[in-house]
Parts: sequence; structure tokens; C-alpha cells
Amino acid sequence: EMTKEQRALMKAIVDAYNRHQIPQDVAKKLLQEQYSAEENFLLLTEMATSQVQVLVEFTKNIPGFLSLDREDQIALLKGSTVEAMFLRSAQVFSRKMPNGHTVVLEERIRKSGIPDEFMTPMFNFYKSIGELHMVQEEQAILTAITILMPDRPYVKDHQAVERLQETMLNVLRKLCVLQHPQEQQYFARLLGRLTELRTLSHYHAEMLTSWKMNDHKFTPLLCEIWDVQ
Ligand SMILES: CC(C)c1onc(-c2c(Cl)cccc2Cl)c1COc1ccc(-c2ccc3c(C(=O)O)csc3c2)cc1
Repeated sequence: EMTKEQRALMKAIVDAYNRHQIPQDVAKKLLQEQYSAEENFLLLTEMATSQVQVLVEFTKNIPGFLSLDREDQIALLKGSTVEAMFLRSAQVFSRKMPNGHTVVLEERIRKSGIPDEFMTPMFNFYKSIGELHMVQEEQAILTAITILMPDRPYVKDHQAVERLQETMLNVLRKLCVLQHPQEQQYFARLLGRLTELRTLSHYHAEMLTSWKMNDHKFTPLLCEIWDVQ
């Protein structure tokens, strides 16, 4: 059973997760603009920039995050943004957005100059997340766990982050038993996705390099968070 504190922690994280979403007018652009590779790249850049802003606000609402060392907060954000965005965009795909975002988002990602060798692992990941049928609470806590990864580069107070992450893992473990009682290994499968996210973030670093080579432009926020240019 979940303790009172664990239920309060879960509520705080789920509320923050729901409160901070890409504004509808930004998401709607996916449906409106043209379909050239250039247009797709620009739109995805806008989505990513908006999503980073959303992630920063969500992260600030993770109980305990703002008590961490300031530089460690930055290191955690920089180190987890790509993975958190793969998780978030995966949820868009598995949500089968009623307003058709799923179809156009896939279309635009497929036609945005991303080399084919990254398409397969990326969409395999989206499929594997979809098959888990995560509930919203699991999505929110898994995102918090991804952000609170103690072994990100340049994190100094490893232990402080580990303590926070462990608290989240304990909540997630209990939640999985409650939400998927018939699936013994559900929690383990969820954590397996975090390993897949690491691989994707390595692919992503190569995607960035290949985009940079083709002189693609990013926004100042993305340049800062991804150390490009
Ligand atoms: C700079 C750009 C070209 C880029 O580089 N790598 C990636 C990138 C890609 Cl192509 C795949 C995965 C991760 C990243 Cl960073 C991207 C695009 O990143 C995206 C980030 C986030 C969304 C995203 C999130 C939520 C939602 C919602 C919702 O919540 O209601 C509705 S629509 C939507 C759209 C899309 C694209």
C-alpha cells in the first residue's frame, strides 16, 4: 500500500505534469503548416523549444528538485532533456491524439531530414512505449525518474539526486503493482525503457551533428541546452 507521503508526492508530480503541456496553439501548428522538409524541421524545432520550456517548469515542481545544488539542477536538466522529450513524444503517439496530431507528428518527423538509421530505433521505441499502456501517473513519475538520474555528466552531489530518485522509484514500483496487478514484471519493463532512452539519446547526439552539418538552425534555448553552435 502507498503511504500518505507517497500519495502526496505522486499527486504533486502528476499535477505538475498535467499543468505543464505544450500550448494548444503551438501543437495545432503541426496540423496547419506545409509539409516541406524545411517546414517540418522548423515546426519540430518550435515543438522541441516549447517542450523544453514545459519540461523546465515541470522539473521545478518535482518535490526536492529546487533544494538541489543549482549547478546540479542545470546538469540534470541538460542531461535529461532529450530522453524526457522522447518519453513525452512517445506518449503523444500512444495517446493516439484525437485531433490527429499523432499522424502529422509522425509524418513530420519522418520528413525532417533525420537520417533513416535513426528512424527505426526511434519508432521502435514509440511502439514499445505504446504497448505498455502506461497510465498518466506512471508517465509523470517515469519522466521525473528520468530527470533525477544521478549519473548524468557534471552532477556533483550524486547522493542527493540518488535519494530523490529512489523515492520516486519506490512510488513507481507500488503504482505498477496497483495499476497492472496481473503483470508481475511491469515495473521491470518500465525501467527497461529507460535503458532504451539512453541509446536513443546517443543516436540523438548524432542526429544533431548531421543536422548541423547540413546547416540546420536551432533556437537559442535548444543551442544552450544541447550545447550546439
Ligand atoms: C529540434 C527538433 C528538430 C528536434 O530535434 N530532435 C527532436 C526530437 C525528436 Cl525528432 C524525437 C524525439 C525527441 C526529440 Cl528531442 C526534435 C523534435 O522534438 C520534439 C519534441 C516534442 C514534441 C512534442 C511534444 C508534445 C506534444 C503534444 C502534447 O504533449 O500534447 C502535442 S504535439 C507534441 C509534440 C515534438 C518534437
